Amino acid sequence: MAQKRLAFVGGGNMASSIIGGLVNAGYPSNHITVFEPNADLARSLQTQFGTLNASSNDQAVLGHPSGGPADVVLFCVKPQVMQVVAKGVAGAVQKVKPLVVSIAAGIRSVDLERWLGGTLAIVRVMPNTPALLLEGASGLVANGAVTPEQKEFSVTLLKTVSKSVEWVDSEHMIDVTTGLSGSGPAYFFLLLEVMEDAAVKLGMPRETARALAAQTCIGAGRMALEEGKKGVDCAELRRRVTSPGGTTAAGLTVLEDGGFRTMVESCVNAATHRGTEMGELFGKDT
Ligand SMILES: O=C(O)[C@@H]1CCC=N1
Repeated sequence: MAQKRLAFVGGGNMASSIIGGLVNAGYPSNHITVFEPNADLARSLQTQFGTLNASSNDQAVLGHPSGGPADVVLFCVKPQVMQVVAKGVAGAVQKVKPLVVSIAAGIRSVDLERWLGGTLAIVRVMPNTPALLLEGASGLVANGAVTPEQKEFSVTLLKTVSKSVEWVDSEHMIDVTTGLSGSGPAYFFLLLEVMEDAAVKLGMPRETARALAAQTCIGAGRMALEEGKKGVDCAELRRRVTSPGGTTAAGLTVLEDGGFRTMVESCVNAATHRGTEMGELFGKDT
């Protein structure tokens, strides 16, 4: 991977997953500078990964004393604070003109670009928390200023923590990605929680239930991916498990009759819609 200098604005969960993924993939930690206001978090990143701690966002972008100016600035802050943070570091960013990568849900590239003080190459990314285990799924979209080389670098960077990295063709599709895979782990956790509880009520020890249910989720996901490459869709995979008059059919009838499809569709719609709404809400200049 090209060894660009990376500045992380924010060193929370997602930033530390990405940093961990990069360093484990052999990325030089002295090319990674982080500004994280929480001193404990910042120290723990430095101890764990050997990254450089900056004393401000400006310093992360302009260059840590033992580094140089950033080629890529990754905004890993909550959407609520993006405006204040971006405006605060705009001067430094305009001096350096790096590739800007943002993982904030909802925040539009045009708003970020305006807060950062003018035209910039911006890639919006929606990763998800399984990136912590290098099992993430990430969607990304680039604005018109992003070069093919910067696009390639963005994919390489995300691949260190994501098994699926998918370009989407509009910012609306990043909101859809948020509703699907950004928030998606929580949907599966809820499903697993309920499946596990049901088995426990039927007398199974919790650890056994957890192990069986979670591996079923992983196995089904892998089958969906691998069979999908051969053109087999999820409906067909479901039919292959479902013997006529058998146990699966009995279970699925309850889900179908209970409105499972409508409910899950409404869930993805609501999360997507909230992403768009957050973009409108937090995108207004204050
Ligand atoms: O819930 C949220 O707003 C964020 C975005 C995707 C996952 N978590």
